[in-house]
Amino acid sequence: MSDILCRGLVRIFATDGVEVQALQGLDLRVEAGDLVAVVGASGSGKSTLLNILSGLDTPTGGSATVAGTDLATMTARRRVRYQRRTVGFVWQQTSRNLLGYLTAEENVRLVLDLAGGPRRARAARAREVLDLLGVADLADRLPGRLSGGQQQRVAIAVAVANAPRVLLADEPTGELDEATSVEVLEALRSVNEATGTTTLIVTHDPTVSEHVARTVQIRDGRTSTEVLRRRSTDADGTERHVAEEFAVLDRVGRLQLPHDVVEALDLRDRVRLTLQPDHVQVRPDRDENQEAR
Ligand SMILES: Nc1ncnc2c1ncn2[C@@H]1O[C@H](COP(=O)(O)OP(=O)(O)OP(=O)(O)O)[C@@H](O)[C@H]1O
Repeated sequence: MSDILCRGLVRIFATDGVEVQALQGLDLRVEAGDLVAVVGASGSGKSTLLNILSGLDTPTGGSATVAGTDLATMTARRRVRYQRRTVGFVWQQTSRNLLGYLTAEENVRLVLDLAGGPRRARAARAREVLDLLGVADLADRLPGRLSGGQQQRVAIAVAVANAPRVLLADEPTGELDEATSVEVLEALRSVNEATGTTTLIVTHDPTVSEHVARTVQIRDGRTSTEVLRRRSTDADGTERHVAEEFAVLDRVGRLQLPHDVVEALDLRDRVRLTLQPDHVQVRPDRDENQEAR
């Protein structure tokens, strides 16, 4: 079952008569329990996608469904419930994740208290998630007295406290150095493994693909390529990680060729397609007679 399903998602911003198509028919499917990274350059539409998935913005066209909730038609009341119960968020800036005047534990307690339930169970749950993120010993510290990586781990604890179906992380490593980024990505991965929470990480950092099994590239408001990593065992029993890049085909058969492929063959305007028994050939549209001359 898919926990995140976007079909032909369109978001157009109109300011002073100028239209910007931030999302241009984006397709994305994430199965329940999976961890997926969405990677793209600045301006590719990542934040726009995440704002829609988190219920902060609504699409201009197409559809977006998260854990069975249709985000385009959600009522204001349903939106509050969706944001409190169905999805958890981790943002890039600590100030957006944690209240600076509350300790790590109080930050977790706050979201649990808003959701209600027996008081004792809430206290136990707060300890449980801080423990899960390896920050139980920092429970009494204010965010200002935590390192960047520790702050993000507490932020993940806050985000998963109410056991959301889906965890959305927007540039969770954007303000961290390389070693700390790896630590936070590994924390997201271990929470995903331990709890089965469907997780979507949005980032401009292409090295994230080294840490997750599936990375989807977004370009000009559409998903363009995907990198899948899997473990493979050699004949001699050695285990290796194999990464393979795929182009993404949308529902009507459109394909975006990666930039390096287009440039390597100087493909422009039109290409020649030849259907082979088990593959399709794409060649430049050069006039062969002219070239022979
Ligand atoms: N509120 C808005 N009004 C007008 N244009 C917008 C608005 N939000 C985003 N855009 C435009 O939509 C496009 C996609 O923006 P978006 O912020 O989603 O990209 P991004 O991939 O998240 O980039 P970055 O990594 O720099 O945040 C950009 O051209 C941006 O200028």
